[in-house]
Amino acid sequence: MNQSLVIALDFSSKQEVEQFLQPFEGESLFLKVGMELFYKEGPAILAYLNEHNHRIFLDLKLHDIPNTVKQGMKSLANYGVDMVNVHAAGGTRMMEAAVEGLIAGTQAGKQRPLCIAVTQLTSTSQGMMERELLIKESLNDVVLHYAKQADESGLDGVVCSSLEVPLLRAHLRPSFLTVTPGIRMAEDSVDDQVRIVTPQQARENGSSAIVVGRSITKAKNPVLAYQKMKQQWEGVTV
Ligand SMILES: O=c1ccn([C@@H]2O[C@H](COP(=O)(O)O)[C@@H](O)[C@H]2O)c(=O)[nH]1
Repeated sequence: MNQSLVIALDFSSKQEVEQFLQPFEGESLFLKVGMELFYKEGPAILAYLNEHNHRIFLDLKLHDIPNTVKQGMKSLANYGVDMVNVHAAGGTRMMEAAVEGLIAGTQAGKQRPLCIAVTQLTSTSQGMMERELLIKESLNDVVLHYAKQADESGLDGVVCSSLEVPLLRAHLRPSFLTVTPGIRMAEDSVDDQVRIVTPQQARENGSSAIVVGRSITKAKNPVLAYQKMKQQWEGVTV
């Protein structure tokens, strides 16, 4: 997982995914399947990506009462994905239940998928959090609080902005995963993201993995965009 670049497959059909992956033929990638693709194509899309030897982050962000999340995770554990997630705002009992469900649903002798918790979405600003969510603490404090609760609940890490990673590194065990979307090259459009960094900043901040969608998927040359991102993320000088 460490130093992975995860490509967000935010497409509406398997056909679009096939078209996108075609020029990467033969390369094993770490791919994120989110709501748009999974709700359209269902588990078949995961089987397809598995057949092509890709690693999968299934980003469905479960957030419900503990029993419902537990049973949902029990089903997701069967899909051969590497990582799943929940919203930390569901609370510690819900996060514990997520891990229980994954363990219950994983076949004997196999490793359960990693489970991480979304702290605050990277599209959330301090102002929006205060006005709309009525959370008055600083974004850093909220992210740290949720991350500590995720750790205490037996999760493997969190989703946060890389901006918060140095703070989390100072307070949590070194193996605790920080998976960070909101990644843009300096010249890229920000879109709906708020807490963004470049791949180089993410590396310097100590992110475990970066998640990149539109900067690659909407690029004129996605393979080139991926390679540039990867080089900056890995600190390769060209
Ligand atoms: O806080 C979060 C949690 C998840 N995401 C997801 O990551 C990608 C980012 O896509 P971009 O096109 O690079 O903005 C997308 O699938 C989100 O659902 C996030 O951005 N922030």
